[in-house]
Amino acid sequence: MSSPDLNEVRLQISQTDSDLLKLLAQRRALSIEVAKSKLASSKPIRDTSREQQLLVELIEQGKPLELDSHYVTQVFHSVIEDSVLLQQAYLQQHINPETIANKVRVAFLGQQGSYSHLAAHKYFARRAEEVIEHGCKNFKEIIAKVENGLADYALLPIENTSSGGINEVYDVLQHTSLHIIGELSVPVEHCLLVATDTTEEKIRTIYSHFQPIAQCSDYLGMLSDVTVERTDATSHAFEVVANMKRDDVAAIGNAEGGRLYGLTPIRTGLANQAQNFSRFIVIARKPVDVAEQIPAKTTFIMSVKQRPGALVDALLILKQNNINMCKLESRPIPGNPWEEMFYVDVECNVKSSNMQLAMEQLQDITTFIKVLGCYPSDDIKPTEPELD
Ligand SMILES: O=C(O)C(=O)C[C@]1(C(=O)O)C=C[C@@H](O)C=C1
Repeated sequence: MSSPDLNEVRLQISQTDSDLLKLLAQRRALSIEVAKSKLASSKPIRDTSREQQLLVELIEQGKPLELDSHYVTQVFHSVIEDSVLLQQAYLQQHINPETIANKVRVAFLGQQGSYSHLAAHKYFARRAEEVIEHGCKNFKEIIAKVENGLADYALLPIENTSSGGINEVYDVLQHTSLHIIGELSVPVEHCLLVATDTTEEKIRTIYSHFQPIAQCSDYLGMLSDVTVERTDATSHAFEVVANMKRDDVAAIGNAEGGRLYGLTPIRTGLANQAQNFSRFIVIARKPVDVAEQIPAKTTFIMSVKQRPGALVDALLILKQNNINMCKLESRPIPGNPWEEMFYVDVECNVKSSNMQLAMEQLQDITTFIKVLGCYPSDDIKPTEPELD
């Protein structure tokens, strides 16, 4: 039997892949039609029973095609997640028409290839035609760019599943007049990247930003005779390693970003946690309204009186108003030793009646309270198909 011609098969694969792309684009266009219908009917974007029904049907249809149910589920989870986020973005632009733009100027940490750069592109891919990049050296510069009108939006990493909350960002949020208008979580896959044909054993200096260094502390702790050098951003580490072209230096960062600098990964999965995610917030000069059909989050900061139970009383107000708190962080208040500013994320639209009432009640028992923003939740939990 003659074996298939590799080039011929590859041509067919490429053709099939481009057919898949066309079908995906067709499905996305249908998602927008669904969003238009839901805008008119005020139905919620998410319909988990429809998702459930779709997944069960697709798994059934996949069986005679020898497509494994886990594979089908995985592919369609990502298709449906994209559909939900696309519809949310459509609705958001509809109720905030001033945010519709062909071009947006976005400030972020680092340059091309940094995690923030990749996150900025991911976030704005659904909202604008073109992103005009404003790479910055630090968080203060990022905030100043938007405050002074030199950029429309900024992206800031706020927390990571391995290293926790990013204190510097919490601190700049205390003093800014900007508002949180969005969030997104991105998987952060740290790799060891090199510029030459070298091996891990030869590496003596590793460059990276403070955050990846913290998130890969277990791996770095196992290395002996290796110096770790901090850079302003991972993109800066890529630049340094690419320029040095030495076989004893490496950068830690994202493989896709490193490729932009001609670097190749020689080891992957360096983070302490196998599931390493970073959550970013998107900030702008004006707050946005969140459509009722979209699950919203509100972030506010507050300080409470220095008396026993003051924080508990504040949290009880949330409970009494049936508001679910999904995050609580505290940071020192500069100039007020031992006083704390609390950062609270709740799963609630700031315009809802229970949230309005809770804010009124909180005003009475806090020494300071300010809403940093209300925005669509990016937490699209996948629906698991219930199979017999
Ligand atoms: O059918 C709908 O209501 C849609 O919004 C479309 C869709 C999908 O992409 O299939 C997306 C979100 C819903 O949770 C269910 C299904």
